[in-house]
Amino acid sequence: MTSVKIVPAQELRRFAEEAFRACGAPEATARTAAEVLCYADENGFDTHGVANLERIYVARLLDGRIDPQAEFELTAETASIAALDARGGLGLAAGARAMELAIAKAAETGIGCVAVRRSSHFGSAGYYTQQAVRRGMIGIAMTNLGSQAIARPPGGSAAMLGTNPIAMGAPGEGHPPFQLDMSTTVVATGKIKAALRRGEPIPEGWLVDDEGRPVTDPAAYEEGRGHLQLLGGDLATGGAKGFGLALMVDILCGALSGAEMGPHERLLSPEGREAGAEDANVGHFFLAIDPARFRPDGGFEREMGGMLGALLACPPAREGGRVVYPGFLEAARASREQVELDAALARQLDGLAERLGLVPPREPAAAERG
Ligand SMILES: NC(=O)c1ccc[n+]([C@@H]2O[C@H](COP(=O)([O-])OP(=O)(O)OC[C@H]3O[C@@H](n4cnc5c(N)ncnc54)[C@H](O)[C@@H]3O)[C@@H](O)[C@H]2O)c1
Ligand SMILES: O=C(O)C[C@H](O)C(=O)O
Repeated sequence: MTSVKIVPAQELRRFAEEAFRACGAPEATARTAAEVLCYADENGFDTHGVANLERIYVARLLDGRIDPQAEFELTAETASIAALDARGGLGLAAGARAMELAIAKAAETGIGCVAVRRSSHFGSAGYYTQQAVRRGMIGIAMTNLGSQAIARPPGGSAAMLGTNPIAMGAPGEGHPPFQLDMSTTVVATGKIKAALRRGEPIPEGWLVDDEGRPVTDPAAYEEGRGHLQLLGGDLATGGAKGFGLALMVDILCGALSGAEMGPHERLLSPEGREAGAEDANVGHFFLAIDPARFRPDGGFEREMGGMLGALLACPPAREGGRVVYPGFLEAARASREQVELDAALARQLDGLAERLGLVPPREPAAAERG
């Protein structure tokens, strides 16, 4: 990434919060949404941070597809589970609220599980798992994207699933937490869009055409000539496992909550795809587990710490290399508290600031002057 603008993390959050407010979100909702969105930039998941502010959130808040003032409603609740209806509101805020609820239930009973329906794009799944990790708990978070159909089942010629991400976080003594945060497709769409912006081909294995042949032209994705591959790709290379994981996400986020599910027969025809508006009635799934209830002697964190330390000590295959585990690099980045915006993104945010009448994200010296 060519870095042309470095902004303090706080300044980026200030801008995002003001943008959500300018689109009608109440103060608390805007603050939470900005924090969740910018978590992605602060942790190196730049495909899911402010790069989506205008394209996904501002666009849908302003055209009515997302209701900035939606009041979330609990539709079922026991000591350890809850179902939340986000009533068409911001997934970024609904997700944070749902995980808070799961954590509160886990603090009481050892486990808390919350399924959410009628939500919208919730950004990086890892934000929610670190909510649990900060309280010493294990967190799991997933989302589907309603009836989005951009990934093909291995061996099929039609796209029927979304990028269905899964995140899991767990604390470990003496080391940054384990934080797995991944789409169940080989890549998230943001990486294809970035290659298109840079005018570069994409590697074989990301997209295939209707006959399953590799596609390396990133434009093919938006033009409907390339379907995303699920993790593992073809059946011969383990594709059934990525397929199964993506379906697991649809089952827990869709069928369990009452949200839309990707795999749907009507998606097999262009008219059917048109009728099933993607990214409407998005579902999420959150789980918080308190390890202290299983092992009151602190054994979980101790053994996690031992495992993470052992992995870091693994001798590298190549000189100068290093083995790290999911979450390690993000923790190192987050402590820098500064975010790098590439030229195209900085320009995009300047344009959005002008459109909404806001001060764009400022570089450190200007931000300090206020
Ligand atoms: N809201 C949505 O609908 C949606 C859909 C898809 C993806 N996403 C989000 O997109 C973001 C990016 O997803 P992605 O699949 O492109 O992630 P990615 O490929 O960048 O990273 C996936 C995982 O690999 C780990 N990792 C990366 N380099 C590593 C290394 N050298 N050693 C060990 N582990 C390493 C990361 O810690 C991460 O847990 C995530 O935050 C995800 O939640 C959201
Ligand atoms: O961008 C999308 O529509 C889906 C998801 O957030 C992704 O990047 O794959």
